[in-house]
This record gives sequence, C-alpha cells and structure tokens, in this order.
Amino acid sequence: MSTIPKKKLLTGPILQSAVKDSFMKLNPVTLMKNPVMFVVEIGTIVVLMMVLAPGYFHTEDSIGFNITVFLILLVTVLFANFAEALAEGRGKAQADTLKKTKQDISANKLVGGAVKIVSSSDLRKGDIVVISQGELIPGDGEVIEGLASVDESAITGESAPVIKEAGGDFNSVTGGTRVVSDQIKVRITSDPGESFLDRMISLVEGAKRQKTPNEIALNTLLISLTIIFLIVVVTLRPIAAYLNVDLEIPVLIALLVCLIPTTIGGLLSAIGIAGMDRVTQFNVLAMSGKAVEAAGDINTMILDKTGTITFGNRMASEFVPVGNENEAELAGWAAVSSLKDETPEGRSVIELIKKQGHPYQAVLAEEAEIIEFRAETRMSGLDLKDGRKVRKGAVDSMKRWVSSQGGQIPDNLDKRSNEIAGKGGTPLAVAVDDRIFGLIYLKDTVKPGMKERFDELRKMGIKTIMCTGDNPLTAATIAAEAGVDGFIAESTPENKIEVIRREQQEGKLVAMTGDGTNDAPALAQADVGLAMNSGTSAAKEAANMVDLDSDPSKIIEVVAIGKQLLMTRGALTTFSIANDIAKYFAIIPAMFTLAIPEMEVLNVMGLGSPSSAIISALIFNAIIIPLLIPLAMRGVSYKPMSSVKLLRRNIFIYGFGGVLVPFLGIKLIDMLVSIWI
Ligand SMILES: Nc1ncnc2c1ncn2[C@@H]1O[C@H](COP(=O)(O)OP(=O)(O)OP(=O)(O)O)[C@@H](O)[C@H]1O
Ligand SMILES: [K+]
Ligand SMILES: [Mg+2]
Repeated sequence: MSTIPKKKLLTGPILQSAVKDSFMKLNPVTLMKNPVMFVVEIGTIVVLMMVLAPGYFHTEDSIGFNITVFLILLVTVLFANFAEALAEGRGKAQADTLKKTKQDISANKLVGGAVKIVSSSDLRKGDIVVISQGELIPGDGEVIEGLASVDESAITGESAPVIKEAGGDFNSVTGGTRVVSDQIKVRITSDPGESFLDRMISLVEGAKRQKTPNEIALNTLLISLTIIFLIVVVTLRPIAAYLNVDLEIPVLIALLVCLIPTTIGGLLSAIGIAGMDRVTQFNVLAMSGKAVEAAGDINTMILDKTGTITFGNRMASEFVPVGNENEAELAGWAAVSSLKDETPEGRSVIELIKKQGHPYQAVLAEEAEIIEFRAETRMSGLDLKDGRKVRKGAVDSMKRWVSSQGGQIPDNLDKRSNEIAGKGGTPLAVAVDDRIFGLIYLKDTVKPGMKERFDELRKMGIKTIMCTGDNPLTAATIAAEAGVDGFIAESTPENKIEVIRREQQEGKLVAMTGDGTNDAPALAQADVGLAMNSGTSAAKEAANMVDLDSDPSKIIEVVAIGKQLLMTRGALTTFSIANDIAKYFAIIPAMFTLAIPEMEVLNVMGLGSPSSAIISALIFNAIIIPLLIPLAMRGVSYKPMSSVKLLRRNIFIYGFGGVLVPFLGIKLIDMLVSIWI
C-alpha cells in the first residue's frame, strides 16, 4: 500500500546485533519453540559427531562430504535465526529509545491539600498530582482540573502540542509527556509497571509476544509434516538395506532437511513480528499479534461519519430563518445558545456571527445554567436566569422539545432542513422555549479519496457501515458521496454495540474506531477496536489497538496491513511446501544412484554427481531463507481483490513458482558445485 510509510528496514547496528543474536538463538532451549528448525539443529549435531569421531562411526571415507553437510546445516539454522533476529531488531531499537523517556520523574503529589515532592515510581492509582508549565507528566492519568497544552512527541512523534482538559473526551494524559503551557491537576490511573509507556515498550520489543491462533495452527501443520517426513526417512533405511543399498546417515539427514518445511519454518516468526512492526511504524500500537491478524480477516467495518469519513470540522456557514422569523434574531439566539458550547460546532457558530457582524447579548450567559451538548439529547444551550431556555440541536430533537412545551412547528422547517441535509450538511434548529427561530447550516466535507478507499475495501469483500448521530437525510447524502455500503442515522454510541453484535451473530468479524468513554463497550466488543490516543483512557483500555496520531480513518490501512500479513504467511507457506516437492526430485534419485549406479536414469535434472546433487539441494534449501527475508519483512505486494481471486493468483505465483524455482536454482548451484569439486 502506498500509504504505508516505507522506512529503512536495516541499519548497521540492527544488522550487527541480528548477526550476534543468530548465534545466541542456537541455544536448543530457545530453538525448541521452532520445531522444524530444532530438527535441523539435531541433524547438524549428529553430522558434527560423525565429523569429529569418524573412526567410531566408520565415516572416514566421506569426511569431506560430511563436513560440507554439517556446515550447510549449521548455516541453515543460522539463517532462520537471523530472519527472526532481524525482524525483532527494529522493535528493540525503538524500545531502547522509549526506555530513555521512562526515567524517574519527580512528581508534585497533593497530600491533604499540600504539595509533596515524590518520585514518579511512588505514585499509585488514585493519587492526585499537579503539573505546571515545562514539567513532565509523572504518570498516566486523567485531567481533573484545568486545561494545558501537552507535547506528546516522546510517544507519538508528533511535535505539535495537543490540548488536554478536564471533562469530556480529551482528558487523558500519558506519563513521560510534557506540559508546555498552563497547569493541570491529574488523577493517576495506573500503578507502576502498568503504564501506557510500559505496555508500549514491551509491545515493541516483543517481550510478551505470544503465538497467534493462526500461527499455532500453521505450526501444528509444520510439525505434522516434519513428523511424517521423519517417519518416511527413518523407514527408508531398512527398506534400502533390504535392497542391499546402504544409505549413509548424513545423506538421510540431508534428505530429511530438504523435505521438511524449513523455509516457512525459518521465516514464520519473522513474518509475524514484521507484520506487527509494520503496524507500529504506522504509529498504531497493536496490543497483540492476534489483533493484527484479526484485522486481516475483517468482514465488516463500522466508521463514524464526522471526523472519519468527513473532515469533522463541521462549520456553521449560514443562518436560515424559518416561518416569520428574521435572520438577525435567529443569529442572536444561535449565539446565546453557543456562548458556553465548547464543541467545534458551538465555537464555529460564534465565529460565523462575528464574521457576519450580527449583534448578540453576551451578558445573558452570565449566571445562566449551562446545558452541555450530549449525544443522547443532541442539544446544547443555556437556561437563562430569567427562566427562558435557549437551545440549538438536531432538528428532530428540537421539534420534540418545542412540541413538548406546546409550541408550533413552522411549516417550512422540514423543507429548509431537508435542503441543508440534501447537500450533506447538518441542520441545527435554534429555539427559545416554544419558539423555533430557524436553522444553522453546519457544513462538513467528505475527505478526498474516500470513494476509492471504500471501493478497495469492497473488492476485498469488506462491508462498510457508516454510523452517525446526524439525521437520515444528511447521513444518506454523505453515505452516497463517500460510497459506503450502508449507514445508520441518529445513532447513539450504544447503537454501535448492537450493530457489532448483529454482524458477529452472522459470523462476521467487525472492526471499529472510537475515542469516547461511551465507545469503550463497543470497542471491546469489536474484533478490532482502534482507539484514538487523544481519547479517554477507558476507550484506550477497551480497544486492542491505539492510534498514536488519532486519525480514525487509519483503520482502513490497518486492515490492509493485517491482510498483507495473512497473505504473506500463506504465500510463503505455499512456496515452501512446493519447494520441498521439487527438492525430492533432486535428492531421491541421487541418493539411490550413490548405491546403485544403474539408477542414473532417475536423474531427470541431469545433475553432476549424486553428492553434488545432495549438496546443491541443501545449499538451495539454506539460501532460500535469507533470499526471502526481504519479502517476509516487507510483506507480499497486493492489490485489493476478492479472496477467491487472491487465492488463485497466489497458488499460481507461489505454488508453481515454488516448484519451478528450485529446479532452476538447484541445477545452477549444481553446475557451480561440479566445477568446484
Ligand atoms: N454542539 C452541538 N450543539 C447542539 N447540537 C449538536 C451539537 N453538535 C452536534 N449536534 C447535533 O447532534 C447530532 C449528533 O451529534 P454527534 O456528535 O453525537 O454525532 P455525529 O458527530 O453526527 O456523528 P458521528 O460523529 O458518528 O458522525 C448532530 O448530528 C447534530 O445534529
Ligand atoms: K526444506
Ligand atoms: Mg461526533
């Protein structure tokens, strides 16, 4: 995908430590986790013993051959170790940088009204701390008082400071970030060792990496194949002996190693780590490899309208009076209803009024009761001291509110609001008590390129559903413009969880994004829940991914990365197994020709000599691993298409390719080896 930033895979230090780690990983206790490679290691040790004690094993005649086999087998295991170490390298480097952020910070803890200086490592859940301009925030928490701009670049890499304030969805702060203006009071929400930074460090360095269900299943398949070939090879010896053919142990080990799926066995864990790393490089933290894989299997994606599909800076752009009302009076009341409304929508109303120069009575806000906007009521406004109630809000909610006070609904209200909604705008009705003055036209724009991205998702077989609190007409207009498959209008965050459950009951896997506390249950219910880093800690805890850039539309790319991970693993498994079949044709005839020269007719590949055939097959088997490392790390390239088409395409490329490549490769190596021997 072009949108996924391509960062340099290798740096000098990463490469160096990967080489060192390749040897460390030879430790059989570590290698046991990779059964295929473990079998190769045992074979290596057996051949080594024959090299070291040829007299005991009666292998004096073939010592040169055995040394060669030993070296190639050792290199095979090292190559596999190198692949894994390389994949781990970038995460480890990133973890080191993060650890530097995680120094001990002194904290101003509030104890009985007085400030006491303590170390950040002594802070516990529930402690209250005060952080002033220039100071580091000593732990994860929620702002309970004040407003400040915070530099979160240590964690997000984004240098522009973000506003954090008490109440609402932007109150969560992360330990290790810096307050650059003002002062805030924060309630600590995590105990030492359990902070976001701690989690992030252990995630990027892969300390807690667990095998995913898909990986476990594949591993079981690889183990089964290994056992089958082990039995085949072991029984081959008595059969051959019966035919008076003496098969040497190192030849049998070479055969075994060629037949078992070493390519995928060597690359499997690198593919998984690299997949998670690609997500991390994309500034998304996946809490587990399972989450990344689930992203690749998603059938349904639930997207917010505002901010995800549209830019989300819904701006008041026009005042539309209804009935017999006039624009100036409408604007005046729109202003009053927005004086204390800190949402972007509310602020944009005040800006429009200032721009248009309408007068309004700012004094009315004094001593008035603030009615904050809530997604449930879809209204905001003020209860004035003189008893009048000023509101603006979604048209249907406002109609109900006005009617309940016995008010009349102006005849042309629906017509005017439908005109706005028909253009994809959001109409907000403005009323004082039982009288509706008119509408505010909130404009929002669909982000460019949305239609193309949804087309891609559709080709991948993913259904998109847009959820919005807006009215059905606005929703339908934006849905059509953006090209989503379905939409739900006038939805509350609680509706989302119903949509998710319904889809899941049909056996679908569902992805969604969210940032608010009321999104948390749905984020937890979804198979892939992507929380915004700017969101509340409840949302971040419920989700299995966090986007450090707080860009909800990134879910689309995350799904693409997940798909790519699954495809890469599938493609390389196909390639590996197809490879092994080809090696069979190189090595079996050679083995028997060693004992019965008349078997030379089986040498379909026309290889130089039996021993050069075996050596060539082994060399090919080893070098294919590092040759495929770049593919394993980068992921196979892919175009969005249906799974059936994809499967056909991959079987063709990696299946047939997997059979052909070794024939050519082994033949070529054999030609070189024959010159050399
Ligand atoms: N500040 C506000 N004051 C009054 N009413 C508002 C305000 N902001 C939004 N509304 C109304 O409430 C409705 C719901 O808003 P909400 O933010 O919950 O959902 P939304 O942003 O439209 O949906 P989504 O974010 O999922 O696309 C809006 O469609 C609008 O009619
Ligand atoms: K193999
Ligand atoms: Mg919203």
